[in-house]
Amino acid sequence: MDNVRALDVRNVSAGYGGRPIVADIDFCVRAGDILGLLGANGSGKTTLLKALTGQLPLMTGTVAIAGIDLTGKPEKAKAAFGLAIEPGDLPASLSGQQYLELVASIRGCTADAWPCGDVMARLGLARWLPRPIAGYSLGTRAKTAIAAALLGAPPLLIFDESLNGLDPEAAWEVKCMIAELAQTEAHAIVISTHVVETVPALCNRAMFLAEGRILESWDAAALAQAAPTPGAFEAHIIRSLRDQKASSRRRALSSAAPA
Ligand SMILES: Nc1ncnc2c1ncn2[C@@H]1O[C@H](COP(=O)(O)OP(=O)(O)OP(=O)(O)O)[C@@H](O)[C@H]1O
Repeated sequence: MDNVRALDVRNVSAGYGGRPIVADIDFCVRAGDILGLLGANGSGKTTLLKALTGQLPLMTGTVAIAGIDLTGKPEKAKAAFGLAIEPGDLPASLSGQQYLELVASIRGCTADAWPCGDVMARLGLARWLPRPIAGYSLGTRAKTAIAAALLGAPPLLIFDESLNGLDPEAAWEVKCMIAELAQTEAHAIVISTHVVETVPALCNRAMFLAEGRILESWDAAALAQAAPTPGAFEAHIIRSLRDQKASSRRRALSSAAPA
């Protein structure tokens, strides 16, 4: 893929029961980008990722994946991304192998068509594959979801807090794989995380969501500037989270105050 927009998001709002949770979302990621998505609990990260992957209908705006409009051509657009589903959503009655084969059959590839070497060996998953997912630990489920997302080497990869529950070695491997994939310039990666320091260490772009809106975003240069020393970016994000909490508290108090 040339340096095309792997994900193009224009004026998106989405939510539940007719109530928008995320709004005015505008950004794009190109092949080679690793975008880190940050925000407090409930800020709308998962809702946004659901909207971008067609799991939630858009209330406004457009999403294009590898140039394919998600609303106009949903099946074709969905074939262009790999999403590591929540570990708890894996089909418990299938074995890991059966699940990978199912995903591979949907993607039209073999169950070992990974773009970054032998993912089973890298994640230490091989011995688990014949066993039912029901007996997997959280981390083993997370690894299975990541391995499935990579099948068929989609141009866009989306990881929603996928590093949660991974042991340090597996988390390191996944971060290495993400960096290798970005380096090929054939893939773009979006990763949401609460591990703030992962962002300057791994990503070349970042976005901070607050109350469903993009409060701050960084390109590579801004991210390097925001993280001049270890811990500096984390300190900045903690300050933003605290400011954000204080201003919502002030808004709540002023709307509760008698006129
Ligand atoms: N299915 C749903 N129906 C109604 N509201 C929902 C639903 N799922 C999430 N929400 C609400 O949307 C808001 C954003 O939730 P979301 O899960 O997107 O946040 P998040 O940033 O991913 O949070 P976390 O960091 O805790 O995973 C929250 O107020 C949440 O209660």
